[in-house]
Amino acid sequence: MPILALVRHGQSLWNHENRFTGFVDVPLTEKGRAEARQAAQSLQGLGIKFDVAYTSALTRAQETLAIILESLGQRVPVIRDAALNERHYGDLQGLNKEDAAKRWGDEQIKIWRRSYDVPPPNGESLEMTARRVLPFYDRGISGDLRLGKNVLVVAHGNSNRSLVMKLDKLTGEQVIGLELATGVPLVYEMSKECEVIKKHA
Ligand SMILES: O=C(O)[C@H](O)COP(=O)(O)O
Repeated sequence: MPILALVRHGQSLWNHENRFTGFVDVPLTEKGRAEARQAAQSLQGLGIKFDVAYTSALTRAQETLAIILESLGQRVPVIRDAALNERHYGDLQGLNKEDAAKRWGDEQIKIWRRSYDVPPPNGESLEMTARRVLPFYDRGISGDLRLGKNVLVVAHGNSNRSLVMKLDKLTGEQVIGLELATGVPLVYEMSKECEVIKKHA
């Protein structure tokens, strides 16, 4: 059965500094690189041999993917596409998350960060993010799964949340509670019809 493994990139500099990042291209920290190696160990433990990998146009995801593949000793074709980028955080990009909560209030910040359909000012909601991520999944990733390929996707908190929402069939209410840790693989066993058979988390 084909495998789909989703990984959020390891800790980035702005994760470490607690700043909204979105489309800003920041590097991994040393901790983020260690998380990528740890992700590879978990994948190794499951004995998965990947056939293809997908990542975003942003360095933190590309570097995490490169570390994972190198640690696994696997060389596969890599497809990089901005469709898998982090959600654009609009005017929040660059701001410290605690400072933003002081300015707009915890409740408003939570709505911008976790609701399905409320975009931050000049940014993307999760729904808007899903409108670029899911067609990309349908065009490319699911085609590979249907061919029986094992697929590794290394992307971002919110691009991966939109994929998990689809795969786990979560509602807009349920997705509010979905948090994805950096560098922790979510592994799905899929059918060739692209239905989830089993999830290892
Ligand atoms: O872009 C960011 O700031 C993070 O990668 C994801 O942030 P969030 O957890 O606030 O959605």
